[in-house]
Amino acid sequence: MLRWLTAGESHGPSLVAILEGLPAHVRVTTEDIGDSLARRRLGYGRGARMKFERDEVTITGGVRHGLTQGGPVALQVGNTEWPKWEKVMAADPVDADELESLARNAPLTRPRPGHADLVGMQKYDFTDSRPILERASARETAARVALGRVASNFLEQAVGARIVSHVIELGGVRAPDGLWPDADDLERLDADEVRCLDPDTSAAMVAAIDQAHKDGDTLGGVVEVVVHGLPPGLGSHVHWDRRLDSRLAGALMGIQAIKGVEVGDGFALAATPGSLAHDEIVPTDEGIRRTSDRSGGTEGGMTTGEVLRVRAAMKPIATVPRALRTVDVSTGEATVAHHQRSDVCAVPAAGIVAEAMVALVLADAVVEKFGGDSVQETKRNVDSYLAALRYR
Ligand SMILES: Cc1cc2nc3c(=O)[nH]c(=O)nc-3n(C[C@H](O)[C@H](O)[C@H](O)COP(=O)(O)O)c2cc1C
Ligand SMILES: C=C(O[C@@H]1CC(C(=O)O)=C[C@@H](OP(=O)(O)O)[C@H]1O)C(=O)O
Repeated sequence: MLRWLTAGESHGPSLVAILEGLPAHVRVTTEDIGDSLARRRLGYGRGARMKFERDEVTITGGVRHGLTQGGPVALQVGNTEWPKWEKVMAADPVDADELESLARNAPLTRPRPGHADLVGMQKYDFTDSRPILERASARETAARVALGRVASNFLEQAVGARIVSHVIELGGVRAPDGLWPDADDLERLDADEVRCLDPDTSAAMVAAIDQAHKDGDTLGGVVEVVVHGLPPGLGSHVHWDRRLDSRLAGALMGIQAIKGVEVGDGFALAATPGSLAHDEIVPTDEGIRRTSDRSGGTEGGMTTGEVLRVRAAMKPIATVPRALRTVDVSTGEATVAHHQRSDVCAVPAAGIVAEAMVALVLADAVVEKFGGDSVQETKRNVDSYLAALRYR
C-alpha cells in the first residue's frame, strides 16, 4: 500500500510531503521534481504570484544518489514568499503590538463565497479566515505534484506507463471530441499556452481568458488525463473501494475546485444508446483488441489495457475580481468579499495536478497488484503476469 501526506500553508515557510510504500531503486532527482513543479506553473491566466513564487524543492529523505531506498520519500517545497510572512505565519507566538502593526495581519472578516472561508471559520472556531484559506489554498498542490513525479517515475520504470494531460474545455470553449494526446505530445502541450491539443481551440481559449480578465471575471474548464501503457487488471470489480475508477474519482475530486469527474466519455455515455456506448471486442493479428475507448480504459473497475482517460471539471476561480456579496462576520453587515490578487483561470495547472493524483493512485494499484521491494522485482512481476496472461 502507498500512503502520502502533505502539510504546510500557502504563506508558511514551506510545504512538506511524504510518500511511503514505494520500492527501492526508483530513479528520481531533484531536477525531475523541479521540472514537474515548473509545468504546474505554466498556463495562461495565472495570477501575479506565479510570476515571483519559485518552487524550491529539497528531497530530505528516502532517496540516495538518485535512487529511492525503500523508505518513505520526504520532500519540501519552499515558499519564496515566506520572508514577507515570517511574522504573520510564525509558528511561535509573536508580540501582539508588533502583529497589530502589520497591515498584512489585519483579520479577514469578509469570507469569499466559493472558498472554504466561512464554513471553515464556523467549524474551526476562528474570527479571521486567514487560518482557513492558508491551508485550503491550492498552493498545496505543489506538494502533490512533487510526490506525483516520484510516483510517475515509478510507473514508467516498473510498467512502462506514461501520463499526459490536456485541456479539453475552458470558459465554455470546447476542443473537438475524440482528440487525445500520445505520451510524446507532452512537450508540445506544455508549449501551448492553455495545454490544448487543437491550435484553433487554444486560440479561442486564450481569447476567452483575455475577455474574462477585462470583465473582472474568472473561468473554469475541463482537463483530461490520459495514460498509455497500463497492463490490464489494475483495481478490481470485487468491492466498491477496490475499483480503480472509484479510487481515481476520489483522488481527482480531492483537488481544490474540482466539481465533477468523468471516466472515459462519462456523462455523454448516459445519452448514447447501448449499441453505440461500449467498446466492442475483436480478434486482430495482434491479439484481442477493443474497437474504441469510450470506457476510458476501465471495465468493472479494472484497467483493460487500453488507454486510460479520466476527466476533471474545475469551477471558475472563486476569488472573483468583481467581488461577490458576502457578510462581514465582525459586524453582521452585508458587504463584498475581500479580493487581493488571484488567478483568472488555473485550468491548465489543474491538469498537471490531476496527472499527479492519477500517478499516485496508479502507483498504489501497481504496488498492490505486483508488489516488489525493488523496481526490478516489480518489473519482473509485471513481465511474468503479462507473459502468462490468457486471452491476450
Ligand atoms: C491549480 C489551482 C490554482 C488555484 N488558484 C486559485 C486562485 O488564484 N484564487 C482562488 O480564489 N482560487 C484558486 N484555486 C481554487 C481554490 O483553491 C478553490 O476554489 C477553493 O479551494 C474552494 O474550492 P472547493 O470548494 O472545491 O474546495 C485554485 C485551484 C487550483 C487547483
Ligand atoms: C500559490 C499558488 O496558487 C495560489 C492558489 C490560490 C488559492 O486560493 O487556491 C490563490 C493564489 O495565491 P495568493 O492568494 O497567495 O495570491 C494562487 O497564487 C500556487 O499554485 O503555487
